[in-house]
Amino acid sequence: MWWLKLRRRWAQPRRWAQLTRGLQAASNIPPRGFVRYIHEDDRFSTDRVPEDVPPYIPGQESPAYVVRKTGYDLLKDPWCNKGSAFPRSERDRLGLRGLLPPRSLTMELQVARFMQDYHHPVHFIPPEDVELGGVTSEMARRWKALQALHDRNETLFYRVLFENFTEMAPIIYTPTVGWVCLNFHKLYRRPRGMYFSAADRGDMAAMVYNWPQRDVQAIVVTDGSRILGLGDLGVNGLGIPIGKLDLYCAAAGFSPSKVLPVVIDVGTNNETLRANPHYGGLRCSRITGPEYFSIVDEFVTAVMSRWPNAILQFEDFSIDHAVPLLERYRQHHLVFNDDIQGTAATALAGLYGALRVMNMPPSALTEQRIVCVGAGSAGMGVAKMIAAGMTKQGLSLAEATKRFWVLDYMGLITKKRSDVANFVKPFVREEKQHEGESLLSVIKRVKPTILLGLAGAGRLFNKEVLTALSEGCPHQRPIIFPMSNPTSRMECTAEEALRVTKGRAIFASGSPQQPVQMPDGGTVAVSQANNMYIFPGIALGSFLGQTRVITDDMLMAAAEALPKLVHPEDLAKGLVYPRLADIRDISARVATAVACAAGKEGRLRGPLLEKYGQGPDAMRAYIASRMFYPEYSSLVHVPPGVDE
Ligand SMILES: NC(=O)C1=CN([C@@H]2O[C@H](COP(=O)(O)OP(=O)(O)OC[C@H]3O[C@@H](n4cnc5c(N)ncnc54)[C@H](O)[C@@H]3O)[C@@H](O)[C@H]2O)C=CC1
Ligand SMILES: CC(=O)C(=O)O
Ligand SMILES: [Mg+2]
Repeated sequence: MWWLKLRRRWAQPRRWAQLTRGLQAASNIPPRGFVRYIHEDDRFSTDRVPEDVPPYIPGQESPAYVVRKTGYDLLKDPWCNKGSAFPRSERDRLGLRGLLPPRSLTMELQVARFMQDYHHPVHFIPPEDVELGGVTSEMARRWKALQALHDRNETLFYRVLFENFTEMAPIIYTPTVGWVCLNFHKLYRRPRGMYFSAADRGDMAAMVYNWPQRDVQAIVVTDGSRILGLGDLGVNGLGIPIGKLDLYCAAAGFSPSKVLPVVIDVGTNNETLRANPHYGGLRCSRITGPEYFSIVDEFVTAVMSRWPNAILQFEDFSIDHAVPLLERYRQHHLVFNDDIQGTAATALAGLYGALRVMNMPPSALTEQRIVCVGAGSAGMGVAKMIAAGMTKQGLSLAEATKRFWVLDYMGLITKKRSDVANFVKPFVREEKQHEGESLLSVIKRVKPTILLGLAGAGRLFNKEVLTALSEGCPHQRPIIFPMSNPTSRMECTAEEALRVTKGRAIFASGSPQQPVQMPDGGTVAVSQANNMYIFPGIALGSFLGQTRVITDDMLMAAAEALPKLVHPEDLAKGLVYPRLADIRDISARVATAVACAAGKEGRLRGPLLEKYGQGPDAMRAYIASRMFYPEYSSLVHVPPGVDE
């Protein structure tokens, strides 16, 4: 029926948005609240100013103009752009909703922000902060230089990043990205990504059409509530999805035009930030409970309805929401939580790598005693995955969980506690008399072989702790993974771990560390235990395979694939992860493992399903062929030889 087709066609919010904007532009009727409209071309040519436009007098209300550009095009036009000062009425009518931080700033504030940076550059970090933050003025300056390149020429930015990945990962990602998020309100220059706020309820399905790309393949979303180990940073947390998606493009070959960083703004409990006049998010405390979930539901429905095939990565959500959100969507949508699942696969891969360093088989995992400091989303995700690894090696789940001692900010978690979260329960210790025991005491009593740090609370692995660990572990090299980020939140540095254990430690940290000079004159290289080894490959394999969901077996396949990629000569040096310079090959191989596991479960669709029948090599070749490589493409048709 023709009318049914028509109704379906216009039932989409995008069509309505187009229709209303089209009618408005065509009729040239000033919407209410606007002073007057003239054509944008007339703004600076006095001879073309219509007679009814009064001369401009400073301080008086200036005339309004009709602009033909909308959305991103408008924001990129220096004549018309007002950045974060666009008022709500203009954001509504010009397709800008979601493209700017939710709060409109005044021009006076914009001037003040510029002048502040002009006189005291944001990237100047006082030397006393350097040691704590692990980010130097030079790293911040480099970040700014890379962002400026990203804004001018995306293809060149990614080519530079590809060719210098090892050097630049600490600049676009941890630890520098932590400093970026802390200072996002001062650094904000150009829009990147989308903002969905509590004030947008009811409009999100239409707002997604303000994003200029029809085809989005990957979305990374945060609500800014737990940014690295830096806590609640509100909309400033958008720096993390931006950094993660830079890795999607550089490491996994997603096309930069097909990724979307997002922050959901439900307020912030960070009062200092809220009080800052330059802060761009809602100035209210965080919404929680059913209202919070309904906002996230609306966002997920909106993005999934416009981009039904996209993969959605949840990033840096605080523990109260991270687990419930994952459980809410993972059965029906192509989603994963990087902090819970990506980190877990990374840690297990690192432990398999450490066993390889000691010439031990994977089954030796079952003999390890593991102390995990931090019982949050990352810590418990890691513990659950290692326990799953132990069950694959023959232990029962009950036996596996007995090999863990988990501590949170109150110390060892035992059955004495009544208010333990469900995801911690399997790891609660029976020995009630040791409730709340300190880390040092647990280490002396338990004599662990593996010490994991996922508390985000700084230097918890002090000299006494490291000495006790080393002394209690004489028959095997102690494995020490302080995985918290950024550098200021790490549990110990590589130098501290290696010096105290006299070079015996097998060490890997969440943020990068320089090689350590040992007293004997030797240099020890150190690994980085960061989920960047895993999440790009998980996303790539599941997106290309259109697996609809991401299962535990797919994550396990990623964890098992990674340690096989460590070069034998690097194992000899005690390195447990592969070389970052090989990140594209690593991501392609992790993606292949993920897709193979999905194939075994009958979840593959599309061309990868066809390749599945031909084996892993054919699958990897297909995956590699689909990875973006930054090269200039022709923008006009030019006959061969003309430009030579
Ligand atoms: N290396 C990597 O790839 C990743 C690292 N992380 C890092 O892990 C850290 C924790 O992240 P989440 O688990 O998501 O945070 P979370 O907030 O969910 O959990 C933190 C846990 O640490 C505990 N804790 C806090 N202070 C403590 C103290 N003084 N002693 C012992 N325990 C303490 C808390 O009680 C809580 O159980 C962050 O720093 C984050 O950057 C997270 C994901 C990936
Ligand atoms: C690496 C990461 O995802 C984190 O620290 O939260
Ligand atoms: Mg994270």
